[in-house]
Amino acid sequence: MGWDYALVHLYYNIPPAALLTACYYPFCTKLDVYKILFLVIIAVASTTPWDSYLIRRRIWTYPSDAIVGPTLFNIPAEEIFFFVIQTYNTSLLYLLASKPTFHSIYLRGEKLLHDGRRLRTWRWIAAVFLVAAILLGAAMIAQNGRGLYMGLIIVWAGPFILSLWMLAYQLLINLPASNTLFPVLAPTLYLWIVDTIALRRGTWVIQSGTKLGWHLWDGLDVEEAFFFLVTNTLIVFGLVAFDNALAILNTFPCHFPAVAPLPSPVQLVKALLFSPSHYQDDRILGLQEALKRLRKKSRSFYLASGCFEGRLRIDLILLYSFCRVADDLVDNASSGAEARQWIVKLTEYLDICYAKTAEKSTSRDAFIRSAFPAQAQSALLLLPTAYLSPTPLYDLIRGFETDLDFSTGHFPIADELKLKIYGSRVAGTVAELCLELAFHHSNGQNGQQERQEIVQAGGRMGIALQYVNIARDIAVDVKNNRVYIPTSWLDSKVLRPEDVLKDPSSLMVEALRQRLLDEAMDIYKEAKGAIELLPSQSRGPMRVAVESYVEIGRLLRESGYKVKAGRATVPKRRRLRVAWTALRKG
Ligand SMILES: CC(C)=CCC/C(C)=C/CC/C(C)=C/CC/C(C)=C/[C@@H]1[C@@H](COP(=O)(O)OP(=O)(O)O)[C@]1(C)CC/C=C(\C)CC/C=C(\C)CCC=C(C)C
Repeated sequence: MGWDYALVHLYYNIPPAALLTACYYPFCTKLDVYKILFLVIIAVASTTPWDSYLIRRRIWTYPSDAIVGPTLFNIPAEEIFFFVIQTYNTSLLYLLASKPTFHSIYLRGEKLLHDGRRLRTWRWIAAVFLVAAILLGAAMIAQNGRGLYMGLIIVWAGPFILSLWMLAYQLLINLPASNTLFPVLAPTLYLWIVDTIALRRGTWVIQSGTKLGWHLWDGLDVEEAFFFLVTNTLIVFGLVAFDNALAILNTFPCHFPAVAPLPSPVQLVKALLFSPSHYQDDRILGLQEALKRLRKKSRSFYLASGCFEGRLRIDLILLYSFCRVADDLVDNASSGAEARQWIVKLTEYLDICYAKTAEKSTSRDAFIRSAFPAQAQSALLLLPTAYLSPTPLYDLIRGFETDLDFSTGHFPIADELKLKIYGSRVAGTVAELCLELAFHHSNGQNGQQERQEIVQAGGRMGIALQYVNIARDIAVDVKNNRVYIPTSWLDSKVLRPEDVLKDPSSLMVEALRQRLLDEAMDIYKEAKGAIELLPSQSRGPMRVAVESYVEIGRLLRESGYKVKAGRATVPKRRRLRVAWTALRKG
């Protein structure tokens, strides 16, 4: 009996596990735990018979003074623990690296011709290569000589890798390298170093007659190096396949109407076997456009969107895209008359969406295509109006009408009440819509009364965020001849809106900015408690959405903040810290 192998875990495998757990635990969801457990069970179940065979054939051995003693099918307990901890560590690294990834946009249907064809070509090239490798591995085993250990690794891992590749090739090819290569290579390199130390110490020994005798570097047999590369590849391929299945289930509600929060292995496999010829390419393209819009226009909500999961995340991104497109159509119009036309068209669009006629979907699509510019169409086509109520959407459009008043040379925000009404229309409504989506995707965890209370608090939170938005954008709004600071507040400083237009950075305007922020913070503090009543899966992410926007307000109260395109911006690290802290509170 000895402690050598156990100490390898204590010194080299447990510390990274602890570090990764500490980094990831605020982001960790039930689905993540399910994924890790799933992978750990498969890893232990698939490796145990193979490893047991290797030990019984004495291809590798463990000196009795290096292990504690208990074994399972001849495998030391420490080795079983290694299967678990390696899977755990690599999985956590993958989950951390892929947290912001929106997997739906990496799917490709067969109508996306060029991309689809490229992917299918690579799928078959890699498949032929893998089959050839497996045959070579079988030949090495048959020779029963120096290639035996390498052959056994290839023949054991090859079929798993081949199957996962055939099922999840789309994401494996399309995902960024930070989601695939990085979580394979980083732990592989680390384990190569640990393995070199263990082999040099004699914690485990590889028989010389069944290995090639080649070394990657002094003390590291090529088989060992290959083993760690292959096992990390298996773990990451397994996780990508899981995410690929989830993306298919979540992206196409018309093919998969109900998806369990923790889909069964059968449902996951069915999704992976679902033919790409049935994918809705327009939806995939629309989601790509929506995400691009979100990433470009709002750092705060982009970050927050990564904390939501599944269909709620998809719908929030689509909602953002609709709000952004509608706001931009009105804001970027070349004249007041054109802006008014967009408001009429947006209202007509809502009329059609909420009309109670059977042929509404065809007339809606035809109307969108004829009335709106090409780049705005997908946002309107994909808005999930089936489960969003019309009132907040109509109110949002009414809120944009207030902005039009500025084009008449009039300053519509006469007093604080007008500001509140404006905030409620352009942002309180957005909060209500976000909350409707959260309720819709959470299987009725809140009663009717509680929902109403949450929506009211959400409406107030929307107003608080709008105040932050106005406080941030005083100088930007001035460029469009807009002053949202209530005229009554300006009166108290003996200022007129025209004075703000002339000098938006005067000390008096700065004082009013701080007053607006004070109001925002008061409303925020009063409303934020309601977030804790939300369904569990949206509570933390909603906190992130709110906190990352409120952080802009906190930044505006400090001196020397960074300004980009005339707007104060929260540095990336600080935004990440805010998100991490907001999630940890849950
Ligand atoms: C996570 C995620 C993807 C969320 C999506 C949120 C969403 C749908 C936002 C829509 C934003 C938008 C473009 C609205 C049009 C009107 C407008 C401009 C509103 C202002 C937003 C600022 O967005 P952005 O920075 O992109 O715009 P500018 O570049 O400044 O033009 C607003 C400040 C409103 C934002 C308000 C909310 C998102 C509501 C937040 C409240 C909740 C989520 C409810 C919290 C719950 C409780 C119970 C308190």
